[in-house]
Amino acid sequence: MNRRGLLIILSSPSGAGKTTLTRRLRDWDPSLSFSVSATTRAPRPGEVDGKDYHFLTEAEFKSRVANGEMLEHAHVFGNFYGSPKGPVADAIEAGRDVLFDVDWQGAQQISNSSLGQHVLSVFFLPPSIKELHRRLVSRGQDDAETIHKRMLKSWDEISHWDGYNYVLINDDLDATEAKLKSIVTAERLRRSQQPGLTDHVRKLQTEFEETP
Ligand SMILES: Nc1nc2c(ncn2[C@@H]2O[C@H](COP(=O)(O)OP(=O)(O)O)[C@@H](O)[C@H]2O)c(=O)[nH]1
Ligand SMILES: Nc1ncnc2c1ncn2[C@@H]1O[C@H](COP(=O)(O)OP(=O)(O)O)[C@@H](O)[C@H]1O
Repeated sequence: MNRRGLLIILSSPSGAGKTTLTRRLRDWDPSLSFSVSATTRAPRPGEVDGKDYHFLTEAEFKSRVANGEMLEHAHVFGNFYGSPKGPVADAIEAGRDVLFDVDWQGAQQISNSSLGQHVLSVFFLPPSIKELHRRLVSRGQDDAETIHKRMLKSWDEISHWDGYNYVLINDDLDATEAKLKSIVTAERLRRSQQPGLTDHVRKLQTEFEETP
């Protein structure tokens, strides 16, 4: 049976570790399809167009939205971000699980869409606001003003934590990675077993009723 793909959504405030954990999950399971987002944000040092993001102008982004090419989209930190529909549909059709790194607005839109039943959403919390700031600075990818803006918006993202299926405090990275892998493994098992269980219970009921 063509197991329909899980839509694994990872969110966190900027700097809490979702990109790192997304990368580790993909290393663990190369069969995972990663939804490469479109964005109007400028590339960071080392980011590759088409791999990390599809870097678009605002006009290009808005025309893709107008053409119905986005599964979801949001305005985050003064830029547009969105998940192109095509690759997601292809991956689901192929029965592959799809990994998303999106904000709470994206998670909400996908969960409320017709694909909602396939969503597994995980939110990462930083151990402290101080540590969140330290990580943003140590990452060395954003200038001081950008870091300040992201810290100001961190509560807006954190405040949506309880809309997720699972919430992990990303303190020790290896421990968080292990928990995330356990969650994905258990959810895959639960959803693959589900369809067969109803038939099995019905068989048991028939056998029970036929037992003298
Ligand atoms: N809704 C939505 N949010 C996205 C998408 N791609 C990235 N984001 C979010 O946009 C925010 C900024 O992402 P980014 O600029 O890469 O910064 P980072 O959070 O520091 O990695 C993060 O909260 C991402 O989860 C997307 O396709 N859709
Ligand atoms: N548990 C952790 N402990 C210490 N540093 C971490 C941890 N998780 C991620 N980091 C580091 O924090 C910085 C931000 O992580 P990143 O994955 O870019 O966050 P996000 O994608 O949520 O913005 C990176 O330098 C990353 O290596």
